[in-house]
Amino acid sequence: MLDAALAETVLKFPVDIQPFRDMINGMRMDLFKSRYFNFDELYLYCYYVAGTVGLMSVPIMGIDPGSKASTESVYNAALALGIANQLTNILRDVGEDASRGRIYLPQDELEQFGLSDDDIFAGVVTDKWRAFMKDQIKRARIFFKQAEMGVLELDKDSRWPVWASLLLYEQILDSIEANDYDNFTKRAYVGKWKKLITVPVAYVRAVVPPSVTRLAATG
Ligand SMILES: CC(C)=CCC/C(C)=C/CC/C(C)=C/CC/C(C)=C/COP(=O)(O)OP(=O)(O)O
Repeated sequence: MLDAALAETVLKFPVDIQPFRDMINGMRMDLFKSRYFNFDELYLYCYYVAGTVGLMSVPIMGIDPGSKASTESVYNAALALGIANQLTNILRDVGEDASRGRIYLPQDELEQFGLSDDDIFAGVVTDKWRAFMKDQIKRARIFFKQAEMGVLELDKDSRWPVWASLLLYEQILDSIEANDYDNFTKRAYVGKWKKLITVPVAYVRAVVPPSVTRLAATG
C-alpha cells in the first residue's frame, strides 16, 4: 500500500532519488553507530534521517509561482527544518536513547561542558547539564529560524501545515526548558490547549504576508 502511494507520488512529482538513498544510508548507519564525535557527524546523521524528508517534500509541496526566492534557498530552508526537527527529537529523547545505550549528542561538546557518557547514563540534572542543554536548544532554534524564511516561499496551500508543524515542534524545546532540562526522566511535549492555539496562529502566518504581521507586532 505504502509502496503504491510512493510510486504514484514519484511518478506525479519531480522527486530526486538521492535523498531516498541518503535516508537508507542513515538508517543503516544508525544500526552500528551510537556515538557522535562532533556536531559535523551529528549533522550528517540528522541530514540522512530528517533533512532528506525536507528535500523530498519541496517538489511535492511546491514553490509559490510568485516567489522571488531562489530554488536553492527554499531547499536549504526545507533541509533546515528537517535538521531542526531531528535535533529537537534528540534533545527530547536523551533519557530514552540512553536506556538503549545511545547518545546522539556531540561528544566534544559534552566534554567542553565537563560532561561524559557516565553523566548521561546517571541521568541527574546538574548545572553543567543545564548549561549544555541551553547551548543545544539555542542551536536547534537557529535551524528553526532558517526554516521559517522558506515557509513563506512555499505554495500557498502548503504553508499552513508546514507552519503548524514547525511551531508545534519548536515548542517541544520550550517544554524541555519548562521541565528544567530534565530530559532524562521527563518527556517534553506540547499540551492539548497549546496545540489548539497553534493551529490558527499557523493559519494567520500562512495567509498574511510577513510585512503586515511584522508591522502589527511592532505596533
Ligand atoms: C520549510 C520548507 C521550505 C519546507 C518544508 C519541508 C518539510 C516538510 C520539512 C520537515 C521534514 C521532517 C518532517 C522531518 C522529520 C524529522 C523527524 C522528527 C524525524 C523523526 O524520525 P524518528 O527518528 O523516526 O522519530 P522518533 O525518534 O520519534 O521515532
